[in-house]
Amino acid sequence: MPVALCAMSHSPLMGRNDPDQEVIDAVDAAFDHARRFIADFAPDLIVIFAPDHYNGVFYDLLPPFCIGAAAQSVGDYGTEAGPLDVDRDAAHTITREVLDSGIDAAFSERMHVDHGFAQALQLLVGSITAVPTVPIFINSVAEPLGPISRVRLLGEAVGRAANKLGRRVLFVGSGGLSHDPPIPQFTTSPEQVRERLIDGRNPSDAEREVRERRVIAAGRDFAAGTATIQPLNPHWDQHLLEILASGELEQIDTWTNDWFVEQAGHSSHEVRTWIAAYAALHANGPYQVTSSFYREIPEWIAGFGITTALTRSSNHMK
Ligand SMILES: O=C(O)CCc1cccc(O)c1O
Ligand SMILES: [Fe+2]
Repeated sequence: MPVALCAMSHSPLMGRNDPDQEVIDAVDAAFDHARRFIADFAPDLIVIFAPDHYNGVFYDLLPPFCIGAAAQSVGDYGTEAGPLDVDRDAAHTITREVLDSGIDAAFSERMHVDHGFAQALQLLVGSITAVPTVPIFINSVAEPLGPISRVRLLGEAVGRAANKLGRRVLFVGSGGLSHDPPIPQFTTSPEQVRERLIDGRNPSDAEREVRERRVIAAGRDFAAGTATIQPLNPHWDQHLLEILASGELEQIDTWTNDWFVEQAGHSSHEVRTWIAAYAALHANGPYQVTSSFYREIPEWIAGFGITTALTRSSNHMK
């Protein structure tokens, strides 16, 4: 069965701290294209790789990866809240293949997810329940992180599992590219922030509001050139997009986590979700990137990319 991919940046600052209309129009056109690509492909299952931003996964128990057989969206930044339409059988099949491959992913019967999952699903297919989904969390913010090669191997195992399912599977990666939004880090945070990073589920509306306003203000300052956060790195972003398009994903195995941060900011680890999605596609055969959009958008604190890809065999089978 054919498989396809859409990898995209997310940013909850979209619609809250907007760039020039010309940029918004270009992004809208790229999303329109991605939505048409997905509608043409007509997936009957979405496997989405996304990070969490201390809304669903915390330091009380922090897995590098987690596959959800059921999942709840927390509804941060006004994203859709409530249960995702998770395909439990597909989640079990994928988890078995991943574990059999020697990748020790965690497994959840009630995974809590945030805008990393919800915004992507809403933008690409309209809602968190539009298409049966298997959500796969990839830790991309909470250090320590394992080597990037493990992310590629996770993606490959998921890709093999998808192949066995015999369904029209769309792999989605949500996050990145270069960016450094003000997400607290455990080692440099004061005690009460640490407590929230350890066990911060179900914040009050007021607590959530304070956090979100801080990030929105950072976006404003960043666009005005007065923020202290790390600059975007469009050269690094383009380089990564070229490697992903080449299919030579092992090249990324040599990149250290420190180098990701130096080059492209702490949240550049979110490109783990793209690497996993591309590796999953790659496990189904040689592929071709069919569209690639990129803009640096400081207002959204994002090197903002949207790419679509198909395996070559999917191209014929359409
Ligand atoms: O509030 C947060 O925790 C971070 C929000 C956020 C902002 C810009 C780009 C992102 O990828 C992102 O997730
Ligand atoms: Fe993010």
